[in-house]
Amino acid sequence: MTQDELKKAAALAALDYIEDGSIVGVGTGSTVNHFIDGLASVRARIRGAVSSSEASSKRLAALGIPVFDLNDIDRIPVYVDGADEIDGSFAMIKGGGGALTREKIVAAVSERFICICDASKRVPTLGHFPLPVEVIPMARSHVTRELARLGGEPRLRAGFVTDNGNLILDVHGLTISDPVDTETRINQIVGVVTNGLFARRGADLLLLAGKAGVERIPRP
Ligand SMILES: O=C[C@H](O)[C@H](O)[C@H](O)COP(=O)(O)O
Repeated sequence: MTQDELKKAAALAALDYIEDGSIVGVGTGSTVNHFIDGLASVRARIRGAVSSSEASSKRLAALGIPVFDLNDIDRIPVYVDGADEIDGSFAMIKGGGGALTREKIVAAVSERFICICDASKRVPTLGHFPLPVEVIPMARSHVTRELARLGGEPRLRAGFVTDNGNLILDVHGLTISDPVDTETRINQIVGVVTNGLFARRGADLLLLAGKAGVERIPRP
């Protein structure tokens, strides 16, 4: 199976966890795109979706799935999203597509975070994938210096602007021995909107697609 077929298998497995009549939290990325396509097949069963990016909103709307403003919604039973890396405690690096801030907001409101991944995303320690950090443009140089002081090598994602009008610094070479601590420290840098570590609010269930099928692994 190709990596994309594995992504699709994980994504379609997530349909089993959708509550009838509910609003579904929808993440962003190539794995989630398969989930959105699958969601279209059960759209009569759901009220609609809350989305974490303009790209996902557009795809949902094109398939006739109503997209709600998060401010008008008080309950999201399930949030489905991919990850760039996920470790044994279900802490993740996300934001490879730059949607980390909205993803973190929708995840914070949701009762259950279901992570959909192909097996290559499972890692013993986070940090091989560069950590995305969303930054207010006027703070770019300041935040770059502060991230370097933490031991990383921040690189501006050239030509990229987030849905919120901000920049992304991708931090290479960071040692992440304590993901909750690193997430907290980076978020304390003035000018940082948020960072792509999802450790304080990690995944609750991992749907991991490999050659042998989709493993359904609850958070340890
Ligand atoms: O900003 C993007 C998201 O965090 C994605 O969920 C993450 O980058 C994984 O994307 P993909 O499913 O394309 O590998």
